[in-house]
Amino acid sequence: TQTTRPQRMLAAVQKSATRGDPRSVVKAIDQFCRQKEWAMNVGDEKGCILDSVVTEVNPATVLELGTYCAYSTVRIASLLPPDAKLITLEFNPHNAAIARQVIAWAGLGDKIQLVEGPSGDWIPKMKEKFGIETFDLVFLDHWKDRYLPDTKLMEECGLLRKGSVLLADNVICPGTPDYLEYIRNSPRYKSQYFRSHLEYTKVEDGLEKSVFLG
Ligand SMILES: O=C(NCCCOCn1ccc2cnccc21)c1cc(-c2ccc(F)cc2)cc(O)c1O
Ligand SMILES: [Mg+2]
Repeated sequence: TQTTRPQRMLAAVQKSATRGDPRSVVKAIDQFCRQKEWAMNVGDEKGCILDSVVTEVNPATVLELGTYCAYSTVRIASLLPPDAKLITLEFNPHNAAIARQVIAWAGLGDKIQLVEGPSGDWIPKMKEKFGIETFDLVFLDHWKDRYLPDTKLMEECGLLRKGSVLLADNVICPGTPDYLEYIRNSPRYKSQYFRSHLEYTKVEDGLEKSVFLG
Protein backbone atom coordinates (compact mmCIF):
# COMPACT_ATOMS: atom_id res chain seq x y z
CA THR A 1 0.00 0.00 0.00
CA GLN A 2 1.06 3.59 -0.67
CA THR A 3 3.14 5.36 1.98
CA THR A 4 2.50 8.98 3.00
CA ARG A 5 5.01 11.85 2.65
CA PRO A 6 5.53 12.06 6.42
CA GLN A 7 6.26 8.30 6.46
CA ARG A 8 8.81 8.74 3.64
CA MET A 9 10.36 11.65 5.56
CA LEU A 10 10.67 9.52 8.72
CA ALA A 11 12.27 6.74 6.66
CA ALA A 12 14.84 9.26 5.37
CA VAL A 13 15.63 10.31 8.96
CA GLN A 14 16.02 6.70 10.12
CA LYS A 15 18.23 5.96 7.11
CA SER A 16 20.49 9.05 7.13
CA ALA A 17 20.46 10.59 10.61
CA THR A 18 22.37 9.45 13.70
CA ARG A 19 20.21 8.48 16.70
CA GLY A 20 20.50 11.11 19.45
CA ASP A 21 21.96 13.73 17.09
CA PRO A 22 19.29 16.43 16.49
CA ARG A 23 21.34 18.36 13.93
CA SER A 24 21.72 15.24 11.78
CA VAL A 25 17.92 14.80 11.92
CA VAL A 26 17.42 18.41 10.74
CA LYS A 27 20.00 17.87 7.97
CA ALA A 28 18.38 14.60 6.82
CA ILE A 29 14.94 16.24 6.51
CA ASP A 30 16.32 19.24 4.61
CA GLN A 31 18.18 16.88 2.24
CA PHE A 32 14.99 14.82 1.69
CA CYS A 33 12.96 17.98 0.95
CA ARG A 34 15.54 19.46 -1.42
CA GLN A 35 16.41 16.28 -3.29
CA LYS A 36 13.23 14.17 -3.12
CA GLU A 37 9.97 15.87 -2.09
CA TRP A 38 8.97 19.37 -0.99
CA ALA A 39 7.34 19.47 2.45
CA MET A 40 6.10 22.30 4.68
CA ASN A 41 8.92 22.32 7.25
CA VAL A 42 10.19 25.80 8.16
CA GLY A 43 13.35 24.70 6.30
CA ASP A 44 17.02 25.59 6.50
CA GLU A 45 16.90 29.27 5.45
CA LYS A 46 14.09 30.38 7.78
CA GLY A 47 15.44 27.78 10.23
CA CYS A 48 18.61 29.84 10.70
CA ILE A 49 16.49 32.87 11.64
CA LEU A 50 14.49 30.64 14.03
CA ASP A 51 17.77 29.43 15.59
CA SER A 52 18.96 33.01 16.17
CA VAL A 53 15.69 34.02 17.86
CA VAL A 54 15.68 30.90 20.08
CA THR A 55 19.30 31.53 21.07
CA GLU A 56 18.58 35.20 21.83
CA VAL A 57 15.44 34.47 23.91
CA ASN A 58 16.99 31.43 25.62
CA PRO A 59 13.47 30.37 26.71
CA ALA A 60 12.57 28.18 29.68
CA THR A 61 9.08 27.57 28.25
CA VAL A 62 8.20 27.26 24.55
CA LEU A 63 4.86 26.66 22.80
CA GLU A 64 4.91 25.50 19.17
CA LEU A 65 1.60 25.59 17.29
CA GLY A 66 1.95 23.18 14.37
CA THR A 67 4.32 20.22 14.81
CA TYR A 68 3.88 18.54 11.40
CA CYS A 69 6.88 16.13 11.35
CA ALA A 70 8.74 17.84 14.21
CA TYR A 71 11.47 19.48 12.07
CA SER A 72 11.18 22.85 13.85
CA THR A 73 10.38 21.09 17.15
CA VAL A 74 13.75 19.30 17.02
CA ARG A 75 15.50 22.43 15.73
CA ILE A 76 14.21 24.52 18.67
CA ALA A 77 14.63 21.84 21.35
CA SER A 78 18.26 21.22 20.36
CA LEU A 79 19.05 24.84 21.38
CA LEU A 80 17.18 24.93 24.73
CA PRO A 81 18.84 25.12 28.17
CA PRO A 82 18.80 21.88 30.26
CA ASP A 83 15.54 22.28 32.24
CA ALA A 84 13.55 24.04 29.49
CA LYS A 85 10.24 22.60 28.30
CA LEU A 86 8.75 22.70 24.80
CA ILE A 87 5.06 21.95 24.29
CA THR A 88 4.09 21.31 20.66
CA LEU A 89 0.52 21.05 19.39
CA GLU A 90 -0.47 18.92 16.37
CA PHE A 91 -4.03 18.57 15.01
CA ASN A 92 -3.46 15.66 12.61
CA PRO A 93 -3.03 12.31 14.46
CA HIS A 94 -1.03 10.74 11.60
CA ASN A 95 1.46 13.62 11.55
CA ALA A 96 1.65 13.46 15.36
CA ALA A 97 2.54 9.75 15.21
CA ILE A 98 5.36 10.46 12.74
CA ALA A 99 6.53 13.48 14.77
CA ARG A 100 6.82 11.34 17.93
CA GLN A 101 9.18 8.99 16.11
CA VAL A 102 11.30 11.85 14.72
CA ILE A 103 11.54 13.36 18.24
CA ALA A 104 12.54 9.94 19.64
CA TRP A 105 15.20 9.46 16.93
CA ALA A 106 16.67 12.88 17.83
CA GLY A 107 16.76 11.81 21.50
CA LEU A 108 14.76 14.85 22.63
CA GLY A 109 11.77 13.08 24.21
CA ASP A 110 12.47 14.47 27.71
CA LYS A 111 12.41 18.13 26.52
CA ILE A 112 9.36 17.92 24.27
CA GLN A 113 5.71 17.27 25.09
CA LEU A 114 3.62 16.63 21.97
CA VAL A 115 -0.12 17.27 22.45
CA GLU A 116 -2.77 16.27 19.89
CA GLY A 117 -5.79 18.44 19.18
CA PRO A 118 -6.99 21.91 18.16
CA SER A 119 -5.22 24.99 19.56
CA GLY A 120 -8.53 26.62 20.49
CA ASP A 121 -9.26 23.76 22.90
CA TRP A 122 -5.76 23.35 24.34
CA ILE A 123 -4.57 26.95 24.85
CA PRO A 124 -7.10 27.57 27.70
CA LYS A 125 -5.93 24.34 29.40
CA MET A 126 -2.17 24.97 29.30
CA LYS A 127 -1.88 26.23 32.89
CA GLU A 128 -3.94 23.49 34.54
CA LYS A 129 -2.69 20.58 32.36
CA PHE A 130 1.01 21.40 32.12
CA GLY A 131 1.68 23.70 35.07
CA ILE A 132 2.72 26.49 32.71
CA GLU A 133 2.53 30.07 34.01
CA THR A 134 3.57 31.93 30.85
CA PHE A 135 5.45 31.13 27.61
CA ASP A 136 8.78 32.83 26.93
CA LEU A 137 8.56 31.93 23.23
CA VAL A 138 5.67 30.91 20.95
CA PHE A 139 6.34 29.61 17.41
CA LEU A 140 3.20 29.94 15.24
CA ASP A 141 3.20 27.52 12.32
CA HIS A 142 -0.31 26.03 12.19
CA TRP A 143 -3.45 27.05 10.24
CA LYS A 144 -2.74 30.57 9.03
CA ASP A 145 -6.25 31.78 9.92
CA ARG A 146 -5.70 30.65 13.53
CA TYR A 147 -2.66 32.87 14.22
CA LEU A 148 -4.79 35.91 15.17
CA PRO A 149 -7.55 34.22 17.21
CA ASP A 150 -4.98 32.10 19.06
CA THR A 151 -2.81 35.14 19.85
CA LYS A 152 -5.84 36.89 21.33
CA LEU A 153 -6.70 33.69 23.22
CA MET A 154 -3.16 33.49 24.67
CA GLU A 155 -3.48 37.13 25.81
CA GLU A 156 -6.86 36.44 27.43
CA CYS A 157 -5.56 33.29 29.17
CA GLY A 158 -2.62 35.23 30.65
CA LEU A 159 -0.09 33.00 28.88
CA LEU A 160 2.05 35.95 27.73
CA ARG A 161 4.21 38.10 30.01
CA LYS A 162 6.14 41.34 29.40
CA GLY A 163 8.92 40.22 27.05
CA SER A 164 7.27 37.04 25.70
CA VAL A 165 8.26 36.58 22.05
CA LEU A 166 5.91 35.41 19.27
CA LEU A 167 7.62 34.14 16.11
CA ALA A 168 5.25 33.52 13.19
CA ASP A 169 6.10 31.48 10.08
CA ASN A 170 4.56 32.09 6.63
CA VAL A 171 3.43 35.68 7.14
CA ILE A 172 3.85 36.23 3.35
CA CYS A 173 3.30 32.74 1.90
CA PRO A 174 0.66 31.37 2.40
CA GLY A 175 0.20 34.64 4.33
CA THR A 176 -1.47 35.76 7.53
CA PRO A 177 -2.84 39.23 6.65
CA ASP A 178 -5.22 39.69 9.59
CA TYR A 179 -2.48 38.61 12.07
CA LEU A 180 0.11 41.00 10.53
CA GLU A 181 -2.36 43.89 10.55
CA TYR A 182 -3.18 43.30 14.23
CA ILE A 183 0.30 42.65 15.57
CA ARG A 184 1.98 45.50 13.63
CA ASN A 185 -0.62 48.07 14.72
CA SER A 186 -1.10 46.94 18.32
CA PRO A 187 0.57 49.17 20.98
CA ARG A 188 1.04 45.97 23.02
CA TYR A 189 3.63 44.49 20.61
CA LYS A 190 6.98 45.53 19.12
CA SER A 191 7.28 43.71 15.76
CA GLN A 192 10.12 43.01 13.34
CA TYR A 193 9.92 41.32 9.93
CA PHE A 194 12.68 38.89 8.85
CA ARG A 195 12.54 38.58 5.08
CA SER A 196 13.37 35.12 3.70
CA HIS A 197 11.94 32.55 1.28
CA LEU A 198 9.33 29.82 1.37
CA GLU A 199 11.12 26.64 2.45
CA TYR A 200 13.20 25.03 -0.33
CA THR A 201 12.04 27.60 -2.94
CA LYS A 202 12.81 31.10 -4.30
CA VAL A 203 9.32 32.37 -3.42
CA GLU A 204 9.31 35.24 -0.92
CA ASP A 205 8.22 34.45 2.63
CA GLY A 206 9.30 35.64 6.07
CA LEU A 207 9.06 35.38 9.83
CA GLU A 208 7.44 38.06 12.00
CA LYS A 209 8.98 38.40 15.47
CA SER A 210 6.78 40.23 18.00
CA VAL A 211 7.65 41.06 21.61
CA PHE A 212 4.66 41.35 23.97
CA LEU A 213 4.98 44.59 25.95
CA GLY A 214 2.46 43.62 28.69
O1 LIG B 1 -0.37 25.08 6.18
C1 LIG B 1 0.75 25.17 6.66
N1 LIG B 1 0.98 24.84 7.94
C2 LIG B 1 -0.14 24.36 8.79
C3 LIG B 1 -0.39 22.86 8.63
C4 LIG B 1 -1.68 22.44 9.31
O2 LIG B 1 -1.69 22.83 10.68
C5 LIG B 1 -2.84 22.36 11.38
N2 LIG B 1 -2.57 22.46 12.81
C6 LIG B 1 -1.43 22.08 13.42
C7 LIG B 1 -1.58 22.29 14.77
C8 LIG B 1 -2.86 22.81 14.99
C9 LIG B 1 -3.56 23.20 16.14
N3 LIG B 1 -4.83 23.65 16.02
C10 LIG B 1 -5.41 23.75 14.81
C11 LIG B 1 -4.76 23.41 13.63
C12 LIG B 1 -3.47 22.92 13.74
C13 LIG B 1 1.90 25.60 5.81
C14 LIG B 1 1.71 25.65 4.42
C15 LIG B 1 2.76 26.02 3.57
C16 LIG B 1 2.55 26.08 2.10
C17 LIG B 1 3.12 27.10 1.35
C18 LIG B 1 2.94 27.16 -0.04
C19 LIG B 1 2.19 26.18 -0.65
F1 LIG B 1 2.02 26.21 -1.99
C20 LIG B 1 1.60 25.16 0.09
C21 LIG B 1 1.78 25.11 1.45
C22 LIG B 1 4.02 26.35 4.10
C23 LIG B 1 4.20 26.31 5.49
O3 LIG B 1 5.40 26.63 6.04
C24 LIG B 1 3.15 25.96 6.35
O4 LIG B 1 3.39 25.97 7.70
MG1 LIG C 1 5.21 26.98 8.13
